[in-house]
Amino acid sequence: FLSKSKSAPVVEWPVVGMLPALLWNATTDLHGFVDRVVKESGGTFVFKGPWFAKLDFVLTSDPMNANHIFSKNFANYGKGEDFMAVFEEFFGEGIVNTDGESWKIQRQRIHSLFNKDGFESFVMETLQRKMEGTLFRVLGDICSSRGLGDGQVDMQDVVSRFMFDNNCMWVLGFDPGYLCVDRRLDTFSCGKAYDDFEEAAIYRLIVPRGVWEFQRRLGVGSEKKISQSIKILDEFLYGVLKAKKQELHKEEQRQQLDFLTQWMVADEKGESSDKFLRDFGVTLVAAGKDTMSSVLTWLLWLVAIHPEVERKILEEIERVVVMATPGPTQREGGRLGFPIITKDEMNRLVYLHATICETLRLYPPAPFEVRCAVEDDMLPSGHLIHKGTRILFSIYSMGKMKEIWGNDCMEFKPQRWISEQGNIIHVPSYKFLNFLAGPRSCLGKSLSFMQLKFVVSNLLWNYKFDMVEGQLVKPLASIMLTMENGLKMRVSKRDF
Ligand code: HEM
Repeated sequence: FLSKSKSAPVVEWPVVGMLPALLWNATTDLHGFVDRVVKESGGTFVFKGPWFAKLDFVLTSDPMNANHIFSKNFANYGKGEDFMAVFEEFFGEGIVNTDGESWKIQRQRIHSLFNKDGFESFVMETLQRKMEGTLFRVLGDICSSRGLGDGQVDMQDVVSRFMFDNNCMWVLGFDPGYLCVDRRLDTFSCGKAYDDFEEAAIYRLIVPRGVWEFQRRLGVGSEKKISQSIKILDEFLYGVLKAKKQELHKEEQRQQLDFLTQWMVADEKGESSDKFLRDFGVTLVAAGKDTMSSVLTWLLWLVAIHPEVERKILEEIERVVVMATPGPTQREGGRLGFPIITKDEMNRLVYLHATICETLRLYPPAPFEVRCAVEDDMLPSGHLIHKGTRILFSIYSMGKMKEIWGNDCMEFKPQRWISEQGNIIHVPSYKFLNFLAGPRSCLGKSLSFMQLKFVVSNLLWNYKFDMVEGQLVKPLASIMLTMENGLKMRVSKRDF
C-alpha cells in the first residue's frame, strides 16, 4: 500500500539515538510529530532508541500492516512484557493488559455479559436517568448562571464526569456522583487519577524501562503522580467491592445487571480474587469512560466551529425523531424536550452517525496501539521485524492519510461517510482502526454508537454550545486523546 521508508525524518545521535527528538516533541505536540514522521517516511519508520536500552520500535500507520498485525498474523503480535509492565499497577490482569489464555477467557465472558438478555435496555435506561436527572439539570444551572458563572463551563470536565458516573453505574452498579446537581463541580479525584495515570504512562512508554523503574523506586516525577492515582483507585474499587460482597446474598442484588454483579454471581466457586475484581472494574470503567468522553468532547468542539454540521444534525433529529413521534413532542408543549429515541430511529440518524465517525477519524480516543512480535516476521511494507520488536501503530495518523481519505483528509466533512443512496459507507476496520480490527477488536463498539447518538442528539437538541474566544484547542500528550486545556464553552438553552 505504501512504500518502504524513504529517508530518516528524525536525527539519530550517537549513544542516545533518536530519543532527544521524541522527548522534545512529546512535550510540545506528540501526536502531530508522530503523524509527520510517519508521513515523511512513507508510512513506516524505524525508531532507534539509545544503545543498550531496548527501546527501538517500528512506527507505522500503513493499513496493510494493520491488517497483518491485528488480523492475519494476530497470533504473532501480543501486548508484550514491557507494555504490560507499564500498565501493571493500573489495569493489573484486566482484559486490555493480558495475552494468551487469560485474555481469551475474559473476552468470552465479557462478550456474553454484553449479550445478556436485558443488558442493552439496562444500559440505555441508566444513561437516560443520569442524563435527565443530572446532566440536564447541571447544564440548566450553568445556563442560568448558577453554575460557574456567565453560562460558561469546561465541557470536557462535564462530559468526563458524566461518562465516569454513567460507566460506574453499569460496570459496578454504583453511582459515585461526580456530576452532581447539589454541589458545584468539586474535586474529581477518581477521574483525575485516571487522567494522571494516562498522561504519565506516555513517559513510561518512551523512556527506557530501567529509567522509570528507578524513578518509581525513588517516588519522584510522574511516578509520584502514578502512585497517588493507584492509591485513589484502589480505595475506590475495593470500597465498592466490599459493599457489593455484603449485599450479594440477597436475591434482589443478584438480579442486578451490572457487569461486576454478574461476574461475581457467575463465579460460584469464588475463583476470582479481590485483586482480579478490582482490575476488572478499573479496566472496564476506563474502556468506556475515557473513550466516550474523548469523542464527545471533540465532537462538541467540531460541531461548534462548523455551524452547517450542527444545522444538518438538528434538521435530521427533527425529521427522524420529532416529526415521527407526535406523543412526546406535544407533551413538551409543542416541542420535544427530551427525545426518547427508539432503536429504529437511532438507525435512521445517518448524518449524526457520519458526524461521529468523522470525529473519530480525526480525533481517535485511543491514538495509538502497541504490539510486540513473538517471532521474526516480515511486514507487508517490507520491514523485517525481529522477535521482541515493539510496534507502535498510529491510529491518529491513519485517520489523516490522503491515500485512504483523499486530498481533503484534514477537513471535517461528515458527508464523506454517506453514499449517494443516503446510507453509511462501510470502511474496512483495518483502514478505520478506531475500534481496532481482528480478534481483539473493541467489544463495546455498537453500544458506544447507541450511547453517543442518544447523548449527542439530546444535548444538541436542547442546548447550544458556543466556544469561549481566545482558547487554544490541542491534544494532550497522553495515551488517550484528551484536550490539553479543556474545552471552555458558553452554554445556552435553545429557543424553539
Ligand atoms: C468511542 C468509543 C470507543 C472506542 C474508540 C474504543 C476503542 C477500543 C480500542 C482501540 C480497543 C483495543 C484496545 C487494545 O487492544 O489495546 C478497544 C478494546 C476494548 N473495548 Fe473499546 N472503545 C470504545 C468504547 C468502549 C466501551 C463503551 C466499552 C465498554 C466497556 C468498551 C470495551 C472494550 C473492551 C472490553 C476491549 C478489550 C477487547 C480485547 O482486548 O479483547 N469499549 N476499544
